[in-house]
Amino acid sequence: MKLGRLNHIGVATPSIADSIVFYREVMGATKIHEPFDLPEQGVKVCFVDTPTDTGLNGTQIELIEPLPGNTSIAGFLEKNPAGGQHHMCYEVPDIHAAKAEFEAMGKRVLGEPRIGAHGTPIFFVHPKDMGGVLTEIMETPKGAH
Ligand SMILES: CC[C@@H](C(=O)O)C(=O)SCCNC(=O)CCNC(=O)[C@H](O)C(C)(C)COP(=O)(O)OP(=O)(O)OC[C@H]1O[C@@H](n2cnc3c(N)ncnc32)[C@H](O)[C@@H]1OP(=O)(O)O
Ligand SMILES: [Co+2]
Repeated sequence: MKLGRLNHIGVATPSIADSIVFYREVMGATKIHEPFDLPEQGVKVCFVDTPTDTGLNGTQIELIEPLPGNTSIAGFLEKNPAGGQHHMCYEVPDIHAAKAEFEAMGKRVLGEPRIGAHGTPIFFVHPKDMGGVLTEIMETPKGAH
């Protein structure tokens, strides 16, 4: 496995609206995307861009709020009512090759690759196999960077 670009850090929140105020007023974020629902993943999502000196896309903060019926984020928020860092997402060139590599190393891949918030396939690797960090792997969008 070759470490890829850190695409985003997932932050679970009980209120994306409140988190937007926090990132704008406390963290000085100037580019906050419009929130949208991703029912297939059971979440509402909002991306906050971090600036770069290069003009290339920087790592994003991915705010995630559970939609009704979601159990994984809702369970996380039960343990962490104010929200908190939930996952880290790295890019790979080939999602199926990456899945095979993690599985060959004995890591628990959580389900099959599915389309994530950037429109490319993603999968998750269990935090207990990843030093305590829930790890998302996503295929780099075509033409990105
Ligand atoms: C927006 C779309 C997409 C994108 O394109 O970017 C996303 O990011 S969607 C993000 C939300 N989706 C997911 O998280 C899917 C993958 N997650 C899961 O399958 C589960 O949440 C889980 C990781 C398997 C956890 O299982 P769950 O049943 O929900 O919770 P438990 O309480 O049983 O947890 C077991 C164990 O793991 C620890 N844990 C749970 N979540 C995390 C976490 N985010 N980071 C680190 N550790 C985590 C939990 O504390 C338990 O440990 P013990 O208490 O020691 O047993
Ligand atoms: Co994510």
